[in-house]
Amino acid sequence: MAIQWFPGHMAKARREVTEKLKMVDIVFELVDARIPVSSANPMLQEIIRHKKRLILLNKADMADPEWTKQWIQFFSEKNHKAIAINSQEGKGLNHIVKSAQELLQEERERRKAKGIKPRAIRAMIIGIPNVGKSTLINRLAKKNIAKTGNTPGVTRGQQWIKVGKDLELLDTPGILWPKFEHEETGYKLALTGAIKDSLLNMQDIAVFALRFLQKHYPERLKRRYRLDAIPDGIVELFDHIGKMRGCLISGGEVDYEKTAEAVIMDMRMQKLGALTLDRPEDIIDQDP
Ligand SMILES: Nc1nc2c(ncn2[C@@H]2O[C@H](COP(=O)(O)OP(=O)(O)OP(=O)(O)O)[C@@H](O)[C@H]2O)c(=O)[nH]1
Repeated sequence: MAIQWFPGHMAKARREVTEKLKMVDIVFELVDARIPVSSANPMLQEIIRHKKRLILLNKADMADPEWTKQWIQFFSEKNHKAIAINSQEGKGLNHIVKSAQELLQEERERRKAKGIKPRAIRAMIIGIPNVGKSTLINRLAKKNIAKTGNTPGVTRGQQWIKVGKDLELLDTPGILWPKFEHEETGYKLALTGAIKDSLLNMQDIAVFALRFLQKHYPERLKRRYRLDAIPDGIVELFDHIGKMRGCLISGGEVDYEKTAEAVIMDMRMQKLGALTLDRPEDIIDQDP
């Protein structure tokens, strides 16, 4: 799905999410494990107010496992529960219900004390485009989609998915947009495939990617592009990669646009391995 950057769309999405939120006990915030903060929606906290939130670091298979651990720790220090999942292969999904139950423990006990019969937890998934919402819903749904029109407090016609006996999930996710305040966030969103290429300059994205690799994964950069040493200048690096990959214009000069595309594709296709682009130490003014 293409992101459309119109205030009208954003306001509508916000309204829809706010409306659906009334029906659930907890929000499953789906983020990309490679960019747990850049793929989060800045309005979410404000919209969900006092609702409980479980952060799901999806696509964990594509993220650096060491940094995924650090991110879980980082969120925990901020009093947020986060778990790593891979919706495509269904990994980690069995922890979702347990984590939700833990987060809602107090409410559940309060109800029990009042003599209210326990019921399944109601949840909805919220996330930015392409983060894997449908994949997760389909994984959890299997064949358990149930139409509930007559459950008290549940909007008529809304589809709920029964996940075991303890969880009911709204079948339509809430889509919210990523923040786009920092240039870096845009590059990271582009590199993980969350936004359309045409929104950004490919060479800028590739420069960001190469600089990032040079700083955080120099050995992988060298291995992928057969470099003995990483040149200081970005033009030299482009020249080397362009020649190696045959990204040339007639006359034999390096085609920088094609080279940029090759680097971006390599990152997306995991040719440089599983990597994490957001680092807790980079998060200064963004409160997750
Ligand atoms: N490697 C990997 N890919 C995943 C995972 N989850 C989803 N994907 C892929 O990510 C892409 C987007 O997934 P969707 O489920 O369509 O994402 P969405 O959030 O519903 O997207 P919108 O409909 O645009 O809002 C698809 O190609 C999925 O196969 C995962 O855990 N690991």
